[in-house]
Amino acid sequence: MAVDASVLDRLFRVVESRRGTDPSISHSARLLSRGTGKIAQKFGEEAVECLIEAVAGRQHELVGESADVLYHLIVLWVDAGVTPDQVWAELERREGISGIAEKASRPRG
Ligand SMILES: N=c1c2ncn([C@@H]3O[C@H](COP(=O)(O)OP(=O)(O)OP(=O)(O)O)[C@@H](O)[C@H]3O)c2ncn1[C@@H]1O[C@H](COP(=O)(O)O)[C@@H](O)[C@H]1O
Repeated sequence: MAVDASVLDRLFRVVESRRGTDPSISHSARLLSRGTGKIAQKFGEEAVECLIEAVAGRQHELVGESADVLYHLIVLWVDAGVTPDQVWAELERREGISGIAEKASRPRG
């Protein structure tokens, strides 16, 4: 089954709709009510769990941890007022630009 990036757009809308709702029934509402520092901490923890699974070569666990990272990144975007469209636009702007060429074109400081 193919799944495209629209699942992230839908998840963003759900998380956004949870802002200010009852934290006892929504994990997103609970996290958003705890503030930017806590949200950033949770994102960092999930990212570390993700890289541990990658380094250990545990593919199945890496899939689950990757989903956790994406969910917590979306909570971070909602908290910061960033929309998925802004991120998709930045990715599109970079399409076709090699990372090696981009780095070589940076002014030397
Ligand atoms: N994708 C997710 C998702 N991934 C992970 N999690 C939750 O993230 C939590 C992570 O657990 P942790 O113990 O690490 O975090 P914590 O409970 O904050 O622990 P502490 O920091 O307090 O120690 C778990 O409760 C997971 O269920 C998610 N919760 C929600 N979603 C999506 O968000 C939608 C809205 O969820 P609610 O906001 O809960 O309605 C859901 O329908 C899902 O699509």
